[in-house]
Amino acid sequence: MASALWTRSTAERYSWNPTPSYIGPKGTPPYVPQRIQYPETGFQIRANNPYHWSRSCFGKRRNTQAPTQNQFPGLWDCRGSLLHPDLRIVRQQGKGTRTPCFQNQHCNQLSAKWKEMIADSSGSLVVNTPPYFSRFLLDVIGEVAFDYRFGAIHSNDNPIAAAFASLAPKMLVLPSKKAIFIVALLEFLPPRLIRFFLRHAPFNRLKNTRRVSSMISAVAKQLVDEKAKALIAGKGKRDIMSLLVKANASANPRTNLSEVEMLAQMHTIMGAGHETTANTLSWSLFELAQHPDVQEKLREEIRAAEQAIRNRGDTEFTYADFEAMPYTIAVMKETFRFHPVSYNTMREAARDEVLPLSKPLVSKSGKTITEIPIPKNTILVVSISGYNRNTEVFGEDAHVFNPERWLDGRVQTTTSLGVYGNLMTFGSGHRACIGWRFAVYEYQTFLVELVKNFEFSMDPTVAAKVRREAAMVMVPTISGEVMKGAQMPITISAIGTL
Ligand code: HEM
Repeated sequence: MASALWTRSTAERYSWNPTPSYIGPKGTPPYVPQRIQYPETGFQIRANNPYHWSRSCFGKRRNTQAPTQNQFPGLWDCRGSLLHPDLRIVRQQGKGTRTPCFQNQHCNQLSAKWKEMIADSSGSLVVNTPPYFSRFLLDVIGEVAFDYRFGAIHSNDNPIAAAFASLAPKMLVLPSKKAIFIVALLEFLPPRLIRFFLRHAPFNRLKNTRRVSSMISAVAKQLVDEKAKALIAGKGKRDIMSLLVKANASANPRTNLSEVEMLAQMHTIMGAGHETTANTLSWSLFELAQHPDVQEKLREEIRAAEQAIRNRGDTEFTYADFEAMPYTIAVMKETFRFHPVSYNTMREAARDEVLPLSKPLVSKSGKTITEIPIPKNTILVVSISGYNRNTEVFGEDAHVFNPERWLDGRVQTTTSLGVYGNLMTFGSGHRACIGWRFAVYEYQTFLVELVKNFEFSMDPTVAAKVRREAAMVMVPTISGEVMKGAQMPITISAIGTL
C-alpha cells in the first residue's frame, strides 16, 4: 500500500487526485474509481459513521507511531474514545472579542524585519517566504499553545525552527527507489520490528526526524514539569499545555494521559499547527503576486476597515472587524480551497462497509452501480484537494483561483461539508482539525498586516517553475531544486514610508 502511495507522491498527481482513491486490503488490486468524487461520498465517510472509519496512517505503521511523534501516541493517532476530551480545549483558542495581541505583535515584527531589509536594498527585494513564516509561526504556536518562547524570530539559526523547516520537505519529498522498497517492506514486518527500524535505522531522513523529535521532547518534558509545579503552586496559566496538565490532574485516572502521552501532544500540535498555516501564507502571497487586481481590492478593504477602527477611537482589529471583511474572507477561503496544505487524509474501514455514491455509475457491462462495498481494513485515501476542486460544488472554473466565487453565490451550499466554508481543507466530522478557528484568525492577522504594508509580485519565469510538493503538507518548491526544500521567492516592496 505504502509503495503505491509513495510512487504517486508527486505533487501534481496528488493535487488533482479525485476523492477517494482506493487502495485495497493486502493483495487486492486498486480498482476504484476515478469518479466517486461527490460531496456526499466524502460526507458519508467522514461524518455519518465516524467510528466505522478510523484515521489510518500508512497501514500497520500506525501501531508503531511515526518517529516524529517520538513513538508515543499523540492526538493525531488516537482512536475513538481514546481521544481525550480535554484536548478539545484547543478549540477554545481563537474565540473572544479582540484579535490576539501576541499575533499582532509577531506580525508587526515580521513587517518591521522586511521593511528593514527593503531599506537596505534598492526599494524592493526578493524574499524566500517559507523560512520566515515558519519561524514566525513557530513562535506564535509556542506562545499560544505552550506559553513557551522559541525565540525563532530573532535567530536565523534557531535549531528547532531550522529542523522543523527542513523536516517535511527533506524527509518526505522524492523518495529514492530504495526508500520506496523499504517502506513497502515494512508492511510485512511485525510492529515491534518496525518500531525498532524507525528508532534506529541509520538513514539520513530518519536521523533528521529523530533529531527534531528529541529536541521537541526535551522542551515538552521541561514544560510539563514546569506547568505541573506552577499548578501545585496555584500559578497555572491559560495556555493549552497548562490547561492540559490541569485537566489531566483532575481527570478520571482511568482515562487521563500518561506523561509520554502528554509529551506526544506537543509533537502533534507543533506538527499540525505550525507548518500548515506557514505554507498557507506562502501560497496566498504566490496567488496575490499573480493577481495584482485581487491584491489591490484586498488592500482597499483593509484600509477602509482600518479607517473605521480609527474613527471609533480604536487601534486594533477585533474579531468582529475581521468577520466584517467579506473580500478578505473570500480571498482566504479561495486560498484554503485552491491550496489545501493538508491535501489528503486516510480512513480505514473498521468493519465491512458500503460506500453510497451520490450519483450512479454505469459499469463497462452496463450495470448501474449506486454503492461500493468496502471490505474491513480497506484504506481509502480521501483527497482533500480533489474535493476542493469539485466543479459541482465550486463552479465550472474550480481549477482557477478566483475569490469572487465566494461573493457571487457560485459556491454550492446545499451539501454542507467541513468546518469552514463548505471546504474540506480542515477535514470534516469528528476528526476534523481542532485548530481551524485559531488557524483562520492567525492567517487573517498575518494577511491583513502584510497586505497593508507591502506589494507583492513575482518574476513570471520563476512563478512558472513553482511546484507543489506533497510532503505531509503541500510545500512550495522550485522545479529542479526540490531537494533545496521549501522555496517561494516573492518580490516585495514597501507601501508608504519605511
Ligand atoms: C491552515 C492551517 C491548518 C490546516 C489546513 C489544517 C488541516 C487539518 C486537517 C485536514 C485535519 C484533519 C485530518 C483528517 O481528517 O484526517 C486536521 C486535524 C488536526 N489539526 Fe489541523 N490544520 C491547520 C491548522 C491547525 C492548527 C493551528 C492546529 C493546532 C493549534 C491544528 C491541530 C490539529 C490537530 C491536533 C488535528 C487532529 C484532530 C483529531 O484527530 O481529532 N491544526 N488539520
